[in-house]
Amino acid sequence: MEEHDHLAHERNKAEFEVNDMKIVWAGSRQAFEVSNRMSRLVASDPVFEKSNRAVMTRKELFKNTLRKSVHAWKLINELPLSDEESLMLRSFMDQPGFMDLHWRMFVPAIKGQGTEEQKQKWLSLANKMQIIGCYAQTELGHGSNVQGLETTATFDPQTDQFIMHSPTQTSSKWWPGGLGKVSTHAVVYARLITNGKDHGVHGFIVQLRNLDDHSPLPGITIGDIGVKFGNGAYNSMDNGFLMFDKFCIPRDQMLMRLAKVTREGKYVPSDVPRQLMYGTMVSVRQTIVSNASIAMARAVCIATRYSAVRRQFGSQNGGIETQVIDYKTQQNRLFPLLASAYAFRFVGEWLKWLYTDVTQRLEASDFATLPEAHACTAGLKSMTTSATSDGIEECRKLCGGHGYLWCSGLPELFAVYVPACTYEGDNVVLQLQVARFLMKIVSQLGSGKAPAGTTAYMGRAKHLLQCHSSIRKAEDWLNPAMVLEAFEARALRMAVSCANNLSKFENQEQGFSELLADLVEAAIAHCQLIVVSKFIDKINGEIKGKGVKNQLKNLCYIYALHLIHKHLGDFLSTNTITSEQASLASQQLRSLYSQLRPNAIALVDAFDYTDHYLGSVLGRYDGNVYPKLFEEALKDPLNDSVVPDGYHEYIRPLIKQHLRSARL
Ligand SMILES: Cc1cc2nc3c(=O)[nH]c(=O)nc-3n(C[C@H](O)[C@H](O)[C@H](O)COP(=O)(O)OP(=O)(O)OC[C@H]3O[C@@H](n4cnc5c(N)ncnc54)[C@H](O)[C@@H]3O)c2cc1C
Repeated sequence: MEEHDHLAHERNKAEFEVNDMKIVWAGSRQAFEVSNRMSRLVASDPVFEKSNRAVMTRKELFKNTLRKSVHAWKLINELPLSDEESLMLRSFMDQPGFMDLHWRMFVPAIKGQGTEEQKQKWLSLANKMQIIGCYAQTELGHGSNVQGLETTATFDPQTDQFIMHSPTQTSSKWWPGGLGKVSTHAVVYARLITNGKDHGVHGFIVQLRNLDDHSPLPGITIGDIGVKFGNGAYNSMDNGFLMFDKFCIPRDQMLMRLAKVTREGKYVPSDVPRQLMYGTMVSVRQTIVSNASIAMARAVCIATRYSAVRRQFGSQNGGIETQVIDYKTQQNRLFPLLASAYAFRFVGEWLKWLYTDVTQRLEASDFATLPEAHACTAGLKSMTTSATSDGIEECRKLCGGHGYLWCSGLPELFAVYVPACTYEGDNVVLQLQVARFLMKIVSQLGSGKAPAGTTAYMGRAKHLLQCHSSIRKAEDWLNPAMVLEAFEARALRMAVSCANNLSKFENQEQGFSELLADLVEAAIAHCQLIVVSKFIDKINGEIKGKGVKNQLKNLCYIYALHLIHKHLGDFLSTNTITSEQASLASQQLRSLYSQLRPNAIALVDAFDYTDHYLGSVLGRYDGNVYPKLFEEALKDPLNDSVVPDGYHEYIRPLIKQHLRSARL
């Protein structure tokens, strides 16, 4: 039967070349080709089928994840695939599992904190997956406060070993992915104690399980922490607990790049600065920002396609009803999220560049830009993951009742995505780090030390604290310099206001505690400025492809003007703009929505997601939603029989109870 594209009329409306936009989205033609090839490879392989996840038990889900992961590993080796291709393959597999932690945390921790000998020994095993590793930092009692960790690693000079111990219940490791049932090894963070002295938290490579029969080694208690949020979803991952009972490891299993312990038990910090750790964090958080754009794009793709298929009201004389995407309320909720997906994509691209730059500087022992790079990646991780979690939930609501169905793909996407607000640093805790950094920069203004990188705008404090926006008409909001200045002035004024309020306290720490909420808002304003400015840089650069630049400009202004609309209180209370200028921004925003409307479907097609990856009946490429919703419903095990299990036991006696009481 011929496949019918129910969205063809929408695709025909596009005013730009979608294939060119696909390349801009992917970052380069080569990146597009790899991503396109890997997504199709996964989609065409029956082992990677995922539509059955909702009805699996936890044990089935877990075993199925093992099967998929090992199959992926086999493909990677047999085809063989490059590192870039392998990464893509695992990402399109779309199933959280032990491999994520092995490759994203265990291997980088050894690379970043291990000595050359340690890297040689452990990475050669890890790279071949002869050992499987996880990252065991968080404990039952402490996550954010790493300095509060309680696990101890006490050096015993007699045996030349560290004794790993969990002195309290709250010192049990709790949460590490892959730990519960799979990992053979872990990088464990514990307080290092030598000669009775506590040297703070350090990393250790610890074998957890016997490599022959997978049983936990004596002295180790280990297991899974239980079912997590959502059906299926992140429950494919074996987040685990771990306790040590005086478990011994050789001295050379402490990660010794930053500090070492000698045979005699002497603690020797190395020449390598501790800030090097920041380099690894910048790398991990940069990946999280890229993943935010991917998840946001996925939700938006589903909601946009379905909004074009769905019709409600508006029928005149029996004519066709209105597509819900044509309601301004739908556009006002949906299009800023579409713009955010692109905004996060480009800021993620820039972060990749930043990471390369930081790495090169570190190699040349230049640590000057590290604090700024660290603060900006922490802030962007926080801002983009919070916005994406909220965005996915908004997309679910944008799909009405059907969005709540598991087969819409949105409940599972939300459940898998939302812990990104917590792992790799709680989002509020991270914004407080940014705020601390901003307060330091503000305190140095006028000292001759020019702020650099993403805080360079603060160097123009004199102008930004006094300037008045010169917006006179709605079209002025399409002027990048005017938009940027509004964001810079708002961010700076909020930071300076916090600093002024802080200075009223005799005790700075007490002041900081009092002002936490304002400080977080100032940090968010700074991060939004970074995203807006990187989007503006993007549209100011060379962009190839028919009509592509124009679409990106519209998206950029939608992103910026919607933020102004949403945070109007900030802009008005800091006197950055007037209420008339705010109203001109809303006017311009409405006009931009109308310009975006005919291009909406093509703009989400540019993400190049396969139906397999989207995993959504509502977001199907062909828009053939209704028959497929029925097909999905009929697959549910409850529909295996017309009369359900339990009828004779419960339903029949219930509805026949009057017969019994009549007989009494
Ligand atoms: C799905 C998932 C996977 C994970 N994987 C791993 C893993 O592989 N390895 C690992 O080691 N860990 C892992 N974790 C743990 C994770 O890193 C921690 O949960 C995270 O760092 C947050 O710490 P916490 O749980 O202690 O939160 P808490 O710090 O207890 O947060 C509770 C609340 O307190 C607030 N708060 C805390 N401190 C402050 C402060 N100073 N000022 C203001 N507010 C504050 C927070 O904002 C939050 O609202 C995982 C967690 C999840 C959910």
